[in-house]
Amino acid sequence: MIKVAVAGAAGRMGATTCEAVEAADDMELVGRADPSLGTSVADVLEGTDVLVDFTLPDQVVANVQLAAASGVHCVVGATGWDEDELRAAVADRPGNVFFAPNFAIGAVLMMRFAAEASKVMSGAEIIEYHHPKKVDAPSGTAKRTAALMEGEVPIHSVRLPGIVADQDVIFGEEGQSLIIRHVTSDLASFMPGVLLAIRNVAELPESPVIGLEKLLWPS
Ligand SMILES: NC(=O)C1=CN([C@@H]2O[C@H](COP(=O)(O)OP(=O)(O)OC[C@H]3O[C@@H](n4cnc5c(N)ncnc54)[C@H](OP(=O)(O)O)[C@@H]3O)[C@@H](O)[C@H]2O)C=CC1
Ligand SMILES: O=C(O)C1=N[C@H](C(=O)O)C[C@H](O)C1
Repeated sequence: MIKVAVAGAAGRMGATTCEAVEAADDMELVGRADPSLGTSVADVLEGTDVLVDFTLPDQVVANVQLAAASGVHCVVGATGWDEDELRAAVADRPGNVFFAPNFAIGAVLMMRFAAEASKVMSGAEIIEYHHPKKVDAPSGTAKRTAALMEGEVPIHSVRLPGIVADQDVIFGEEGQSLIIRHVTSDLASFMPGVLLAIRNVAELPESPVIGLEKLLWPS
């Protein structure tokens, strides 16, 4: 059994992750860290194999640094933090770190198709749409998509009620457009990817590893 603790356990993604871990036959939920539960990450590390972090941008690096230094592997889903800062914080630590800006298979495919299209189409822009409670902009998914594509790709962020998490990658050529759209309607879409990461984080070839595609299609 993989012993899993969740940071941000009372939040939208953290609570959904707790349910998914409890329903998995090969996992045991051993800790929930969240200010509203009166528990911190430090409180849940003992006896934990994997910490899943769905907290907030300004909390991630400290949480992961503490866990990885204690030999606890980390699956990070929270976005909006500085990658160089995180790399420095977890270098040579006994715990591995895996981060995916988006755990939904459709989003991973959207990024892959956009990267491919950017090799042959000249202009592209990204529009990402999220719920108004999202604190970071642009989204982690949009930043990752742009990083995987060729050329400079402007990103536009929309925050409106009624939206979960959508993204359009729009390519323009003379007389034609190509729109690659991913639509999220339920947080359940992220859970197969989160569970895959929990099952694989202890065996990563290096740390940190970024992107669910590295687990789906290892090279
Ligand atoms: N990678 C992916 O596939 C996805 C990533 N995300 C990302 O996940 C993150 C969380 O999103 P969401 O669930 O909507 O946000 P929420 O605001 O609903 O949840 C965040 C939770 O973390 C808690 N928290 C804050 N600081 C700490 C800490 N130091 N230790 C433990 N818990 C803490 C918050 O408590 P309090 O409110 O009291 O501060 C809150 O309960 C965001 O960065 C979002 O972008 C979201 C969806 C998918
Ligand atoms: O905050 C969210 O909701 C989401 N955050 C991630 C991101 O920043 O890309 C993943 C998904 O878009 C949902």
